[in-house]
Amino acid sequence: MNLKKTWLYSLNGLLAIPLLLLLSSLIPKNLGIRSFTRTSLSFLLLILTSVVTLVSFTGVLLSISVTLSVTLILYAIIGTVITVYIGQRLIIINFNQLKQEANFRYGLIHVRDNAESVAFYQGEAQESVQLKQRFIGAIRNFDLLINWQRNLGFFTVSYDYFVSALPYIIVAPIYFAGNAEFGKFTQAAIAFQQIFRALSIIVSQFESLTAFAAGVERLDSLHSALKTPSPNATGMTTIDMTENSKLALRQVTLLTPNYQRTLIRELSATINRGEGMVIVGHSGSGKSSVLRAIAGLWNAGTGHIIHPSSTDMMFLPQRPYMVLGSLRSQLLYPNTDPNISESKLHQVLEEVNLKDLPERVGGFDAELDWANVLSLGEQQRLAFARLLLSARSYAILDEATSALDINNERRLYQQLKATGTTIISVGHRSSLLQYHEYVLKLDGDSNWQLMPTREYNSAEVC
Ligand SMILES: Nc1ncnc2c1ncn2[C@@H]1O[C@H](COP(=O)(O)OP(=O)(O)OP(=O)(O)O)[C@@H](O)[C@H]1O
Repeated sequence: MNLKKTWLYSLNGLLAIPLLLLLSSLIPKNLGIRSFTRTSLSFLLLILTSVVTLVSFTGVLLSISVTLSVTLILYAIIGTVITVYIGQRLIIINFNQLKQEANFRYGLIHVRDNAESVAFYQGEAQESVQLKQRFIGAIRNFDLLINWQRNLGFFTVSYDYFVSALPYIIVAPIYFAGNAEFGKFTQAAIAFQQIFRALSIIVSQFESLTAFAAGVERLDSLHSALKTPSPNATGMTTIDMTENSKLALRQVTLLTPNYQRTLIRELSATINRGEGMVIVGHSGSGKSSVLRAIAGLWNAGTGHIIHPSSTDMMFLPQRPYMVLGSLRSQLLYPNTDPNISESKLHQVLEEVNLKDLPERVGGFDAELDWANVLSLGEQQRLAFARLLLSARSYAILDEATSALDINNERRLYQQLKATGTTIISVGHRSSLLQYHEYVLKLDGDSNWQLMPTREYNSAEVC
Protein backbone atom coordinates (compact mmCIF):
# COMPACT_ATOMS: atom_id res chain seq x y z
CA MET A 1 0.00 0.00 0.00
CA ASN A 2 1.37 3.42 -0.88
CA LEU A 3 0.36 7.07 -0.98
CA LYS A 4 -1.05 6.72 -4.51
CA LYS A 5 -3.56 4.16 -3.25
CA THR A 6 -4.37 6.34 -0.26
CA TRP A 7 -5.33 9.13 -2.65
CA LEU A 8 -7.45 6.75 -4.71
CA TYR A 9 -9.45 5.76 -1.65
CA SER A 10 -9.90 9.36 -0.60
CA LEU A 11 -11.16 10.09 -4.11
CA ASN A 12 -13.70 7.25 -3.74
CA GLY A 13 -14.90 8.84 -0.52
CA LEU A 14 -15.33 12.18 -2.28
CA LEU A 15 -17.26 10.55 -5.10
CA ALA A 16 -19.69 9.14 -2.55
CA ILE A 17 -20.78 12.67 -1.55
CA PRO A 18 -22.48 13.67 -4.85
CA LEU A 19 -24.00 10.17 -4.99
CA LEU A 20 -25.44 10.69 -1.52
CA LEU A 21 -26.84 14.11 -2.48
CA LEU A 22 -28.33 12.73 -5.70
CA LEU A 23 -30.04 9.83 -3.92
CA SER A 24 -31.41 11.99 -1.13
CA SER A 25 -32.82 14.48 -3.67
CA LEU A 26 -34.87 11.63 -5.17
CA ILE A 27 -36.73 11.16 -1.89
CA PRO A 28 -40.21 12.75 -1.98
CA LYS A 29 -39.96 16.18 -0.36
CA ASN A 30 -43.52 16.47 0.88
CA LEU A 31 -43.39 13.51 3.26
CA GLY A 32 -43.02 13.85 7.01
CA ILE A 33 -40.73 10.86 6.87
CA ARG A 34 -38.19 12.73 4.73
CA SER A 35 -35.73 13.20 7.58
CA PHE A 36 -36.10 9.51 8.47
CA THR A 37 -35.36 8.32 4.94
CA ARG A 38 -32.56 10.85 4.39
CA THR A 39 -30.83 10.02 7.65
CA SER A 40 -31.18 6.26 7.04
CA LEU A 41 -29.62 6.69 3.63
CA SER A 42 -26.74 8.81 4.85
CA PHE A 43 -26.02 6.38 7.74
CA LEU A 44 -26.08 3.47 5.36
CA LEU A 45 -23.59 5.18 3.06
CA LEU A 46 -21.41 6.14 6.02
CA ILE A 47 -21.34 2.53 7.22
CA LEU A 48 -20.49 1.27 3.73
CA THR A 49 -17.71 3.83 3.36
CA SER A 50 -16.34 2.87 6.79
CA VAL A 51 -16.35 -0.85 5.97
CA VAL A 52 -14.50 -0.21 2.68
CA THR A 53 -11.97 2.03 4.44
CA LEU A 54 -11.49 -0.52 7.20
CA VAL A 55 -10.83 -3.37 4.75
CA SER A 56 -8.44 -1.23 2.69
CA PHE A 57 -6.27 0.18 5.47
CA THR A 58 -6.17 -2.63 8.03
CA GLY A 59 -3.51 -4.51 6.03
CA VAL A 60 -1.32 -1.39 5.84
CA LEU A 61 -1.53 -0.74 9.54
CA LEU A 62 -0.91 -4.38 10.46
CA SER A 63 2.19 -4.40 8.25
CA ILE A 64 3.57 -1.37 10.16
CA SER A 65 2.68 -2.36 13.72
CA VAL A 66 0.42 -5.01 15.24
CA THR A 67 0.59 -3.18 18.60
CA LEU A 68 -0.73 -0.01 16.96
CA SER A 69 -3.60 -1.93 15.33
CA VAL A 70 -4.63 -3.67 18.57
CA THR A 71 -4.36 -0.41 20.57
CA LEU A 72 -6.53 1.33 18.01
CA ILE A 73 -9.24 -1.35 18.12
CA LEU A 74 -9.30 -1.33 21.94
CA TYR A 75 -9.42 2.48 22.00
CA ALA A 76 -12.36 2.53 19.55
CA ILE A 77 -14.27 -0.14 21.47
CA ILE A 78 -13.84 1.65 24.81
CA GLY A 79 -14.79 5.00 23.22
CA THR A 80 -17.92 3.52 21.65
CA VAL A 81 -19.03 1.88 24.92
CA ILE A 82 -18.57 5.13 26.88
CA THR A 83 -20.37 7.18 24.20
CA VAL A 84 -23.33 4.80 24.12
CA TYR A 85 -23.48 4.88 27.92
CA ILE A 86 -23.40 8.71 28.14
CA GLY A 87 -25.64 9.17 25.15
CA GLN A 88 -28.46 6.81 26.12
CA ARG A 89 -30.14 9.65 27.96
CA LEU A 90 -29.99 11.75 24.79
CA ILE A 91 -32.40 9.42 22.98
CA ILE A 92 -35.08 9.99 25.63
CA ILE A 93 -34.45 13.75 25.69
CA ASN A 94 -34.65 13.97 21.90
CA PHE A 95 -37.87 11.93 21.92
CA ASN A 96 -39.36 14.29 24.52
CA GLN A 97 -38.26 17.29 22.46
CA LEU A 98 -40.16 16.06 19.41
CA LYS A 99 -43.21 15.42 21.61
CA GLN A 100 -43.08 18.79 23.38
CA GLU A 101 -42.67 20.70 20.11
CA ALA A 102 -45.56 18.77 18.52
CA ASN A 103 -47.76 19.50 21.57
CA PHE A 104 -46.90 23.19 21.37
CA ARG A 105 -47.69 23.36 17.64
CA TYR A 106 -50.99 21.49 18.23
CA GLY A 107 -51.87 23.98 20.99
CA LEU A 108 -51.30 26.92 18.61
CA ILE A 109 -53.45 25.35 15.88
CA HIS A 110 -56.18 24.47 18.39
CA VAL A 111 -56.42 28.10 19.56
CA ARG A 112 -56.37 29.36 15.98
CA ASP A 113 -59.21 27.00 14.97
CA ASN A 114 -61.29 28.02 17.96
CA ALA A 115 -60.36 31.70 18.03
CA GLU A 116 -63.95 32.92 17.88
CA SER A 117 -65.20 30.71 20.71
CA VAL A 118 -62.20 31.71 22.85
CA ALA A 119 -62.98 35.39 22.16
CA PHE A 120 -66.65 34.93 23.13
CA TYR A 121 -65.63 33.28 26.41
CA GLN A 122 -62.91 35.92 26.84
CA GLY A 123 -60.62 33.02 27.60
CA GLU A 124 -57.50 34.58 26.06
CA ALA A 125 -55.62 34.76 29.38
CA GLN A 126 -56.19 31.08 30.11
CA GLU A 127 -55.24 30.04 26.59
CA SER A 128 -52.11 32.15 26.85
CA VAL A 129 -51.12 30.44 30.14
CA GLN A 130 -51.75 27.04 28.57
CA LEU A 131 -49.66 27.83 25.50
CA LYS A 132 -46.88 29.32 27.62
CA GLN A 133 -46.77 26.12 29.68
CA ARG A 134 -46.35 24.07 26.52
CA PHE A 135 -43.72 26.49 25.21
CA ILE A 136 -41.80 26.46 28.51
CA GLY A 137 -41.96 22.64 28.51
CA ALA A 138 -40.29 22.60 25.08
CA ILE A 139 -37.67 25.19 26.13
CA ARG A 140 -36.81 23.34 29.38
CA ASN A 141 -36.36 20.09 27.56
CA PHE A 142 -34.24 21.88 24.95
CA ASP A 143 -32.07 23.23 27.76
CA LEU A 144 -31.60 19.68 29.02
CA LEU A 145 -30.80 18.58 25.49
CA ILE A 146 -28.08 21.23 25.14
CA ASN A 147 -26.52 20.18 28.47
CA TRP A 148 -26.35 16.53 27.48
CA GLN A 149 -25.06 17.41 24.02
CA ARG A 150 -22.32 19.45 25.73
CA ASN A 151 -21.38 16.48 27.97
CA LEU A 152 -21.24 14.18 25.01
CA GLY A 153 -19.29 16.83 23.05
CA PHE A 154 -16.65 17.07 25.84
CA PHE A 155 -16.09 13.35 25.63
CA THR A 156 -16.10 12.95 21.83
CA VAL A 157 -13.76 15.92 21.23
CA SER A 158 -11.27 14.68 23.89
CA TYR A 159 -11.56 11.18 22.42
CA ASP A 160 -10.66 12.63 19.01
CA TYR A 161 -7.71 14.77 20.15
CA PHE A 162 -6.11 12.32 22.51
CA VAL A 163 -5.64 9.73 19.77
CA SER A 164 -3.80 11.95 17.25
CA ALA A 165 -0.35 11.42 18.85
CA LEU A 166 -0.82 7.67 19.31
CA PRO A 167 0.65 6.44 15.96
CA TYR A 168 3.79 8.55 16.47
CA ILE A 169 4.28 7.30 20.04
CA ILE A 170 4.01 3.66 18.98
CA VAL A 171 5.98 3.91 15.72
CA ALA A 172 8.82 6.03 17.26
CA PRO A 173 10.60 3.10 19.04
CA ILE A 174 10.52 1.06 15.81
CA TYR A 175 11.99 4.01 13.88
CA PHE A 176 14.69 4.77 16.45
CA ALA A 177 15.63 1.09 16.55
CA GLY A 178 16.36 1.49 12.82
CA ASN A 179 13.67 -1.00 11.78
CA ALA A 180 11.62 1.50 9.79
CA GLU A 181 12.10 4.47 7.48
CA PHE A 182 10.91 7.97 8.35
CA GLY A 183 8.11 7.66 5.73
CA LYS A 184 6.51 4.99 7.96
CA PHE A 185 5.44 7.78 10.32
CA THR A 186 3.31 9.42 7.63
CA GLN A 187 2.05 6.11 6.30
CA ALA A 188 1.10 4.93 9.79
CA ALA A 189 -0.53 8.26 10.63
CA ILE A 190 -2.71 8.19 7.47
CA ALA A 191 -3.70 4.52 7.82
CA PHE A 192 -4.32 5.03 11.53
CA GLN A 193 -6.55 8.08 10.95
CA GLN A 194 -8.55 6.28 8.25
CA ILE A 195 -9.17 3.22 10.42
CA PHE A 196 -9.81 5.37 13.46
CA ARG A 197 -12.50 7.34 11.59
CA ALA A 198 -14.06 4.11 10.31
CA LEU A 199 -14.14 2.51 13.77
CA SER A 200 -15.34 5.69 15.48
CA ILE A 201 -18.46 6.03 13.34
CA ILE A 202 -20.75 5.53 16.36
CA VAL A 203 -18.82 8.05 18.48
CA SER A 204 -18.71 10.72 15.78
CA GLN A 205 -22.30 10.24 14.66
CA PHE A 206 -23.82 9.59 18.04
CA GLU A 207 -25.56 12.94 18.38
CA SER A 208 -27.35 12.58 15.05
CA LEU A 209 -27.98 8.91 15.85
CA THR A 210 -29.84 9.84 19.04
CA ALA A 211 -32.06 12.31 17.16
CA PHE A 212 -32.60 9.67 14.51
CA ALA A 213 -33.47 7.01 17.11
CA ALA A 214 -35.97 9.40 18.74
CA GLY A 215 -37.63 10.02 15.36
CA VAL A 216 -37.81 6.27 14.68
CA GLU A 217 -39.35 5.71 18.11
CA ARG A 218 -42.08 8.29 17.39
CA LEU A 219 -42.81 6.73 14.01
CA ASP A 220 -42.97 3.35 15.75
CA SER A 221 -45.51 4.68 18.30
CA LEU A 222 -47.63 5.92 15.39
CA HIS A 223 -47.30 2.59 13.64
CA SER A 224 -48.32 0.65 16.78
CA ALA A 225 -51.28 2.99 17.35
CA LEU A 226 -52.46 2.42 13.78
CA LYS A 227 -52.00 -1.31 14.15
CA THR A 228 -53.98 -1.61 17.41
CA PRO A 229 -55.15 -5.22 17.40
CA SER A 230 -58.63 -5.58 15.95
CA PRO A 231 -61.37 -6.41 18.48
CA ASN A 232 -61.58 -9.88 16.89
CA ALA A 233 -57.93 -10.50 17.69
CA THR A 234 -58.55 -9.55 21.33
CA GLY A 235 -61.58 -11.84 21.62
CA MET A 236 -64.13 -8.98 21.48
CA THR A 237 -67.11 -9.37 19.18
CA THR A 238 -67.88 -7.00 16.31
CA ILE A 239 -70.94 -6.26 14.23
CA ASP A 240 -70.93 -7.96 10.81
CA MET A 241 -71.18 -5.62 7.86
CA THR A 242 -72.46 -6.66 4.43
CA GLU A 243 -72.73 -4.40 1.40
CA ASN A 244 -76.01 -4.60 -0.49
CA SER A 245 -78.44 -2.27 -2.22
CA LYS A 246 -80.71 -2.12 0.85
CA LEU A 247 -80.30 -0.96 4.44
CA ALA A 248 -81.21 -3.24 7.33
CA LEU A 249 -80.12 -3.95 10.90
CA ARG A 250 -80.49 -7.48 12.24
CA GLN A 251 -80.34 -8.10 15.99
CA VAL A 252 -77.74 -5.36 16.43
CA THR A 253 -76.39 -4.87 19.93
CA LEU A 254 -74.22 -1.78 19.90
CA LEU A 255 -71.60 -0.92 22.51
CA THR A 256 -69.35 2.11 22.93
CA PRO A 257 -65.89 1.59 21.30
CA ASN A 258 -64.34 0.76 24.68
CA TYR A 259 -66.96 -2.01 25.17
CA GLN A 260 -67.98 -0.46 28.48
CA ARG A 261 -71.56 0.55 27.80
CA THR A 262 -74.36 -1.12 25.86
CA LEU A 263 -76.17 1.61 23.96
CA ILE A 264 -78.77 -0.50 22.09
CA ARG A 265 -79.78 -4.11 22.51
CA GLU A 266 -80.88 -6.37 19.64
CA LEU A 267 -82.11 -3.70 17.27
CA SER A 268 -83.79 -4.97 14.10
CA ALA A 269 -85.05 -2.59 11.42
CA THR A 270 -85.35 -2.61 7.65
CA ILE A 271 -85.34 0.74 5.87
CA ASN A 272 -87.03 0.23 2.52
CA ARG A 273 -86.21 2.59 -0.34
CA GLY A 274 -88.30 5.73 -0.21
CA GLU A 275 -89.34 5.07 3.42
CA GLY A 276 -87.37 7.32 5.74
CA MET A 277 -86.71 6.81 9.43
CA VAL A 278 -86.06 9.38 12.13
CA ILE A 279 -84.22 8.40 15.30
CA VAL A 280 -85.39 10.17 18.46
CA GLY A 281 -84.43 9.97 22.11
CA HIS A 282 -82.92 12.13 24.78
CA SER A 283 -79.38 13.45 24.62
CA GLY A 284 -76.81 10.68 25.04
CA SER A 285 -79.29 7.86 24.30
CA GLY A 286 -77.21 6.63 21.35
CA LYS A 287 -78.89 8.20 18.29
CA SER A 288 -75.68 9.31 16.54
CA SER A 289 -74.06 6.02 17.54
CA VAL A 290 -76.59 4.10 15.40
CA LEU A 291 -75.49 6.25 12.43
CA ARG A 292 -71.83 5.60 13.27
CA ALA A 293 -72.56 1.85 13.24
CA ILE A 294 -74.31 2.11 9.84
CA ALA A 295 -71.28 4.00 8.49
CA GLY A 296 -69.01 1.26 9.89
CA LEU A 297 -67.17 3.73 12.15
CA TRP A 298 -68.22 1.88 15.31
CA ASN A 299 -68.36 -1.89 15.28
CA ALA A 300 -68.24 -2.95 18.91
CA GLY A 301 -71.12 -5.35 19.54
CA THR A 302 -72.98 -8.18 17.84
CA GLY A 303 -75.48 -8.58 15.03
CA HIS A 304 -75.47 -7.78 11.36
CA ILE A 305 -75.81 -4.57 9.34
CA ILE A 306 -76.67 -4.72 5.65
CA HIS A 307 -75.84 -1.39 4.05
CA PRO A 308 -75.54 0.21 0.60
CA SER A 309 -72.09 1.04 -0.74
CA SER A 310 -70.42 4.23 0.46
CA THR A 311 -70.96 5.75 -3.00
CA ASP A 312 -74.71 5.27 -2.58
CA MET A 313 -74.95 6.86 0.89
CA MET A 314 -73.96 10.24 2.22
CA PHE A 315 -73.59 11.24 5.87
CA LEU A 316 -74.17 14.83 6.93
CA PRO A 317 -72.96 15.66 10.45
CA GLN A 318 -74.28 18.55 12.53
CA ARG A 319 -71.15 20.60 11.86
CA PRO A 320 -70.38 20.16 8.17
CA TYR A 321 -66.80 19.61 7.13
CA MET A 322 -65.59 22.57 5.08
CA VAL A 323 -62.70 21.69 2.79
CA LEU A 324 -59.80 24.04 2.12
CA GLY A 325 -60.39 25.10 -1.47
CA SER A 326 -62.73 26.85 -3.86
CA LEU A 327 -66.51 27.13 -3.60
CA ARG A 328 -66.69 24.67 -6.51
CA SER A 329 -64.63 22.01 -4.70
CA GLN A 330 -66.72 22.67 -1.60
CA LEU A 331 -69.90 21.85 -3.51
CA LEU A 332 -68.48 18.82 -5.30
CA TYR A 333 -66.82 17.28 -2.21
CA PRO A 334 -66.03 14.39 -1.86
CA ASN A 335 -66.24 14.06 -5.67
CA THR A 336 -64.21 16.15 -8.06
CA ASP A 337 -66.31 15.69 -11.23
CA PRO A 338 -65.33 18.65 -13.44
CA ASN A 339 -68.25 17.98 -15.81
CA ILE A 340 -70.88 19.52 -13.54
CA SER A 341 -71.82 22.81 -15.19
CA GLU A 342 -71.98 26.15 -13.40
CA SER A 343 -75.69 26.42 -14.25
CA LYS A 344 -76.26 23.15 -12.34
CA LEU A 345 -74.30 24.54 -9.38
CA HIS A 346 -76.39 27.74 -9.48
CA GLN A 347 -79.60 25.69 -9.61
CA VAL A 348 -78.66 23.59 -6.58
CA LEU A 349 -77.60 26.68 -4.61
CA GLU A 350 -80.99 28.20 -5.33
CA GLU A 351 -82.69 25.03 -4.07
CA VAL A 352 -80.89 25.35 -0.74
CA ASN A 353 -81.54 29.07 -0.52
CA LEU A 354 -77.96 30.16 -1.17
CA LYS A 355 -78.59 31.71 -4.57
CA ASP A 356 -76.47 34.81 -3.98
CA LEU A 357 -73.46 32.97 -2.49
CA PRO A 358 -71.21 32.84 -5.62
CA GLU A 359 -71.74 36.56 -6.22
CA ARG A 360 -71.09 37.38 -2.57
CA VAL A 361 -67.81 35.48 -2.32
CA GLY A 362 -66.41 36.21 -5.80
CA GLY A 363 -67.48 33.22 -7.93
CA PHE A 364 -67.11 29.46 -7.83
CA ASP A 365 -63.31 29.65 -7.92
CA ALA A 366 -63.06 31.87 -4.84
CA GLU A 367 -61.03 30.28 -2.04
CA LEU A 368 -61.95 31.40 1.46
CA ASP A 369 -61.71 30.12 4.99
CA TRP A 370 -65.24 28.71 4.62
CA ALA A 371 -65.60 27.41 8.16
CA ASN A 372 -65.11 30.96 9.47
CA VAL A 373 -66.68 33.00 6.67
CA LEU A 374 -70.00 31.14 6.50
CA SER A 375 -72.50 30.91 9.35
CA LEU A 376 -73.26 27.41 10.66
CA GLY A 377 -76.69 27.55 8.99
CA GLU A 378 -75.08 28.49 5.66
CA GLN A 379 -72.59 25.66 6.05
CA GLN A 380 -75.47 23.24 6.68
CA ARG A 381 -77.23 24.48 3.53
CA LEU A 382 -74.01 24.12 1.55
CA ALA A 383 -73.73 20.54 2.83
CA PHE A 384 -77.27 19.88 1.59
CA ALA A 385 -76.26 21.30 -1.82
CA ARG A 386 -73.44 18.73 -1.86
CA LEU A 387 -75.95 16.01 -1.06
CA LEU A 388 -78.31 17.10 -3.85
CA LEU A 389 -75.44 17.27 -6.35
CA SER A 390 -74.12 13.85 -5.45
CA ALA A 391 -77.58 12.25 -5.98
CA ARG A 392 -77.15 9.38 -3.49
CA SER A 393 -79.94 6.89 -2.79
CA TYR A 394 -79.54 7.21 1.00
CA ALA A 395 -78.98 10.38 3.01
CA ILE A 396 -78.04 10.00 6.67
CA LEU A 397 -78.52 13.27 8.49
CA ASP A 398 -77.26 13.79 12.04
CA GLU A 399 -78.96 16.98 13.22
CA ALA A 400 -77.94 18.35 9.82
CA THR A 401 -80.49 21.18 9.97
CA SER A 402 -80.13 22.08 13.66
CA ALA A 403 -78.87 25.62 12.90
CA LEU A 404 -81.68 26.40 10.45
CA ASP A 405 -85.06 28.03 10.89
CA ILE A 406 -88.14 25.88 10.24
CA ASN A 407 -88.71 27.37 6.76
CA ASN A 408 -85.21 26.60 5.58
CA GLU A 409 -85.42 23.14 7.12
CA ARG A 410 -88.69 22.48 5.30
CA ARG A 411 -87.23 23.68 2.01
CA LEU A 412 -84.19 21.39 2.27
CA TYR A 413 -86.16 18.29 3.30
CA GLN A 414 -88.73 18.88 0.55
CA GLN A 415 -86.01 19.21 -2.09
CA LEU A 416 -84.37 16.04 -0.85
CA LYS A 417 -87.64 14.07 -0.71
CA ALA A 418 -88.45 15.21 -4.26
CA THR A 419 -85.30 13.45 -5.52
CA GLY A 420 -86.56 10.14 -4.08
CA THR A 421 -83.66 9.87 -1.63
CA THR A 422 -84.28 7.64 1.39
CA ILE A 423 -83.65 9.75 4.48
CA ILE A 424 -82.49 8.60 7.90
CA SER A 425 -82.33 11.49 10.34
CA VAL A 426 -81.39 12.14 13.92
CA GLY A 427 -82.90 15.16 15.56
CA HIS A 428 -84.66 16.65 18.53
CA ARG A 429 -87.21 18.75 16.63
CA SER A 430 -90.73 17.36 16.16
CA SER A 431 -90.88 19.25 12.83
CA LEU A 432 -88.61 16.52 11.37
CA LEU A 433 -91.13 13.72 11.92
CA GLN A 434 -93.28 14.62 8.87
CA TYR A 435 -90.45 13.82 6.42
CA HIS A 436 -90.07 10.22 7.58
CA GLU A 437 -92.34 7.18 7.48
CA TYR A 438 -90.92 5.51 10.61
CA VAL A 439 -89.67 6.58 14.02
CA LEU A 440 -87.01 4.71 15.99
CA LYS A 441 -87.24 5.72 19.63
CA LEU A 442 -84.35 5.08 21.99
CA ASP A 443 -84.91 5.25 25.75
CA GLY A 444 -81.23 5.59 26.73
CA ASP A 445 -81.40 2.30 28.62
CA SER A 446 -80.54 0.21 25.54
CA ASN A 447 -84.24 -0.34 24.77
CA TRP A 448 -85.85 0.76 21.52
CA GLN A 449 -89.20 0.98 19.74
CA LEU A 450 -89.80 1.17 15.99
CA MET A 451 -93.18 2.40 14.80
CA PRO A 452 -94.87 4.23 11.90
CA THR A 453 -94.70 8.01 12.33
CA ARG A 454 -98.51 8.31 12.56
CA GLU A 455 -98.57 5.85 15.46
CA TYR A 456 -95.75 7.70 17.20
CA ASN A 457 -97.57 11.04 16.76
CA SER A 458 -100.80 9.72 18.26
CA ALA A 459 -98.92 8.12 21.16
CA GLU A 460 -97.17 11.44 21.85
CA VAL A 461 -100.48 13.37 21.75
CA CYS A 462 -102.02 10.98 24.28
N1 LIG B 1 -65.73 7.70 21.61
C1 LIG B 1 -66.55 7.38 22.60
N2 LIG B 1 -66.16 6.48 23.54
C2 LIG B 1 -67.00 6.13 24.54
N3 LIG B 1 -68.25 6.61 24.69
C3 LIG B 1 -68.68 7.49 23.80
C4 LIG B 1 -67.85 7.93 22.71
N4 LIG B 1 -68.58 8.81 21.97
C5 LIG B 1 -69.78 8.93 22.57
N5 LIG B 1 -69.84 8.15 23.66
C6 LIG B 1 -70.98 8.00 24.56
O1 LIG B 1 -71.98 7.26 23.89
C7 LIG B 1 -73.26 7.73 24.30
C8 LIG B 1 -74.13 7.95 23.08
O2 LIG B 1 -73.58 9.02 22.32
P1 LIG B 1 -74.36 9.60 21.05
O3 LIG B 1 -73.47 10.61 20.45
O4 LIG B 1 -74.81 8.47 20.20
O5 LIG B 1 -75.62 10.28 21.74
P2 LIG B 1 -76.81 11.07 21.08
O6 LIG B 1 -78.09 10.36 21.45
O7 LIG B 1 -76.58 11.28 19.62
O8 LIG B 1 -76.70 12.43 21.87
P3 LIG B 1 -77.02 13.95 21.43
O9 LIG B 1 -78.51 14.03 21.22
O10 LIG B 1 -76.59 14.73 22.63
O11 LIG B 1 -76.22 14.25 20.21
C9 LIG B 1 -73.02 8.99 25.13
O12 LIG B 1 -73.23 8.69 26.49
C10 LIG B 1 -71.59 9.35 24.88
O13 LIG B 1 -71.00 9.92 26.02
